[in-house]
Amino acid sequence: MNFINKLSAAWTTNNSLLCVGLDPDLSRFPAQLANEPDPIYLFCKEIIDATADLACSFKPQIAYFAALGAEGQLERICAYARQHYPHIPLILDAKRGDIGATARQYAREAFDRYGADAVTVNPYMGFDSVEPYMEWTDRGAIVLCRTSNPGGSDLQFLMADGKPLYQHVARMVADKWNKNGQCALVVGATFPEELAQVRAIVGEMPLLVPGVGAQGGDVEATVRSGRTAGGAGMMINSSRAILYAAPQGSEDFAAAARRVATETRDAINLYR
Ligand SMILES: O=c1ccn([C@@H]2O[C@H](COP(=O)(O)O)[C@@H](O)[C@H]2O)c(=O)[nH]1
Repeated sequence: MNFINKLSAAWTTNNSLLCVGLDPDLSRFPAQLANEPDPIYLFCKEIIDATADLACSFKPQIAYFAALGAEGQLERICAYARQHYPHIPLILDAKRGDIGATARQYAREAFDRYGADAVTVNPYMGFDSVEPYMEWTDRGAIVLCRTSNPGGSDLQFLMADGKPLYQHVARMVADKWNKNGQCALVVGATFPEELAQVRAIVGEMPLLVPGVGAQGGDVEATVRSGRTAGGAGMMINSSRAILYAAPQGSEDFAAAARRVATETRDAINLYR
């Protein structure tokens, strides 16, 4: 099953548009993991087990693993998710962007090494920097469009031919790059008006929408702006608000994560 079909099935099976982000930060880990040899793996495994029936996707952020030389634990957590929850799409958040030859290696890293269903990519270097990901015909390329951070406006809001740059990205991906229906876009929940603009441009294309939870994006505005006619079309990501829902040092981190993931999933569903 390809990425888009898998995502559609997960929306339905779990009745969820929630993407659970895996951003493991050792300084916020519960005390009982302190002496474990592979704390990152164990932490993420517990979170995955606690939220798998509530999520339409999991999104490990590679920086949190690579910064600690913990790519081996990322490999294992991806293998665990694929083995135990093969119906939940796995998105590697790596925001890659480079010339084609190098992009081909990044694609191997995402899809072969980690077995991801989709990877986030940067459009700044143009189509030939994204095309190598499309050679993996059953996988997805999720292109940065209107990111959730305030500084995203520095470039993404620059006007070109009367329209902000992010709208050109949305139009270009929808009309030209998405030849085999493998593309999705990143649009921040912190900018609901722009989210609505992107939805109007791209039709049914899936959107990865970070920015609810720790970044303060409004769930109602996000869902109303980004949903498709069928009440789906989005992976609304929350990472820190779910991962660190428990008070620091608490042993109940997985239960607390499940509680917040449930609340977030249900809040999203109110407005679909
Ligand atoms: O525009 C973007 C693109 C990616 N992200 C990533 O999503 C999560 C958000 O984490 P929270 O803890 O829910 O804020 C994180 O991995 C970012 O790298 C984003 O925030 N905005």
